[in-house]
Amino acid sequence: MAGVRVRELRKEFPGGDPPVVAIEDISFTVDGQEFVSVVGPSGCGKSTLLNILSGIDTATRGQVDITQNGRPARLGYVFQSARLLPWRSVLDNLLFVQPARGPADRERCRRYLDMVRLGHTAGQYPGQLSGGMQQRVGIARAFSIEPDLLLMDEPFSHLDAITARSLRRELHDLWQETRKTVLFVTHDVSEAVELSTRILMLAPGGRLVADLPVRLPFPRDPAADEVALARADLLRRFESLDLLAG
Ligand SMILES: Nc1ncnc2c1ncn2[C@@H]1O[C@H](COP(=O)(O)OP(=O)(O)OP(=O)(O)O)[C@@H](O)[C@H]1O
Repeated sequence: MAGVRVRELRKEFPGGDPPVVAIEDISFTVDGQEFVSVVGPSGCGKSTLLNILSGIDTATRGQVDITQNGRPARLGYVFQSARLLPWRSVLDNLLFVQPARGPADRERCRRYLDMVRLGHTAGQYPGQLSGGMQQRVGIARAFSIEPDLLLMDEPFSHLDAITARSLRRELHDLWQETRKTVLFVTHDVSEAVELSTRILMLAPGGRLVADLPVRLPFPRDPAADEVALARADLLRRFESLDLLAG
């Protein structure tokens, strides 16, 4: 379980006059086995926030600490597309990201492929798999390094609704089983309500405008009344942000 501490984080992109403020002085803390979704309208800084947390980008100012029992945490990352190496087999794509590649690593990679129901594709190449299957390989790859914190940036946004739904269930099961800390960026309010223990809402200009616990039992049926109510409440807030965006 990782601890994430973000203090007065700010990100400006220079070049414009004035510069674009992508993240405006936001602070939050995530502890333990939380599944935290970051939602907000397009351009409100969700990906920028994740890029700073993952170290892909640097902040203009502020502080980020991601630790695991006092040491730097190990991070896993899932992108909008799987970004697999096409010349390596499915199993080799997982093995490739392991610090060591011994028999125990091979065994663990196979186990995570099985968990996303793709054990039978171990020897195939990414080009032989559908987009949804490739994304499942990407998710298995991220879990296979057994990260303390998993950063996910709209991992299902390029998939059809049916595939996305079944992958959400798989992700939820994996999270319940492994109890990793997850930070999950999405613009899909239903997805956030279905998966999260907590929702951070960003507004245009990169402001953190709400930090909402979701206290509904799992599994959450999207059609259940209480889930629909939570979704409607979030959607109302979300729409008011869209209006602010003009
Ligand atoms: N490299 C960059 N240079 C200049 N501006 C940038 C850069 N990257 C992002 N921005 C700007 O920062 C703001 C936040 O962008 P970001 O991609 O983080 O938003 P987002 O919430 O992830 O959007 P979406 O949901 O559409 O993916 C936007 O105004 C964007 O134009």
